[in-house]
Amino acid sequence: MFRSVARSAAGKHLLRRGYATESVPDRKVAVLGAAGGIGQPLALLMKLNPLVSQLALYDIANTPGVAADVSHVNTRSKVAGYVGEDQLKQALEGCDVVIIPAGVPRKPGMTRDDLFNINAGIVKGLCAAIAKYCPNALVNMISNPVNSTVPIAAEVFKKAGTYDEKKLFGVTTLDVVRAKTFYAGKAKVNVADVNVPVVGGHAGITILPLFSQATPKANLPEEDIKALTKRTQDGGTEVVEAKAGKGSATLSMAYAGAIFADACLKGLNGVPDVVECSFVQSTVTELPFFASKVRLGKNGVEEVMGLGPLSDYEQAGLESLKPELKASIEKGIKFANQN
Ligand SMILES: NC(=O)c1ccc[n+]([C@@H]2O[C@H](COP(=O)([O-])OP(=O)(O)OC[C@H]3O[C@@H](n4cnc5c(N)ncnc54)[C@H](O)[C@@H]3O)[C@@H](O)[C@H]2O)c1
Ligand SMILES: O=C(O)C[C@H](O)C(=O)O
Repeated sequence: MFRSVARSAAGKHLLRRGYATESVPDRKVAVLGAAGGIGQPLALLMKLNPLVSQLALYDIANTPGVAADVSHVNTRSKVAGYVGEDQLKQALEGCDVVIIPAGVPRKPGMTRDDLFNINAGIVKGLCAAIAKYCPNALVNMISNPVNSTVPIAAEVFKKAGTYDEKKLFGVTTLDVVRAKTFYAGKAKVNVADVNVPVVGGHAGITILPLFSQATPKANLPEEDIKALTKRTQDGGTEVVEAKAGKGSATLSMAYAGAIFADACLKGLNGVPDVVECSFVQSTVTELPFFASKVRLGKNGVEEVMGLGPLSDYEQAGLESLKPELKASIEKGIKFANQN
């Protein structure tokens, strides 16, 4: 629903930020897992986004406090906290974007797949509610293992008759954030100018940064490219080990999640040329889901973009990641259809 905000205080704020011309649509965003390590900073960052008019913060505990806290930030959106399954309906109704960081994080020595037995059930339950209460929302899946939780979500939506492949996104933006940071440090270029696509999935060797396509060009030696690739693939583990049992990436993930949600909102609002990497249903490879650049628009995915030219090293990485990614996708599909 459009309403002119240009003349209101909010509109003046938006105009100053270059977001609004005449009017911006009302947009409701929900964060499911909003009281968590990612959820709380993500809630704050979404509160700061002037494209958001309503912010629903949902969790199974502690959300009233988080919502009260975030609601005092002097920006456009109206914040409401919801706690427990019987409030999911209110949290989800009318949502344009639903961000899901609900679920447990890794501890040292664990793989993301080790989270499957707990998080698969959480994701399945939340997606059933999304299908019921906001079937047309864009879903931003953060919960691990993303390589399996996105296929689970797809199967849940298919069973409900609401699946739209253009509206389901695995959030792999943190891999892109890491690739940019690591590349800029090695290449000694301004990190704000760096672009690096990261394709495949979101676990270990399924994470494939395409440094041959990085800009600004730096002509790094092969050993640097290999080291940057491995560091990007191990970025999550680097944080898990540094946190020594206190969890995994939360602050950088909240930042990455807010970037991707903002891209979804801009796409919905018709902003042109919004392109981000995301794990989506895809025909880029023979696998049913794959992360690559996608162009976002008024109905979610407008175009799933190809991989572009790959170096021999990247081509080899692509082939070596496929068996693991295929197995993770199939594990999610099997779970969704067995339980
Ligand atoms: N995609 C990525 O790049 C990426 C990056 C970092 C973390 N993660 C994943 O994000 C997830 C959350 O990580 P975290 O550090 O915020 O964990 P956390 O334990 O700090 O927070 C998780 C939150 O989920 C809530 N929750 C549990 N069950 C729920 C349910 N049924 N409905 C709603 N909320 C529920 C918990 O109450 C908690 O507040 C983990 O699975 C982690 O692996 C993904
Ligand atoms: O590594 C993790 O378990 C969390 C997340 O997937 C990350 O990449 O930081």
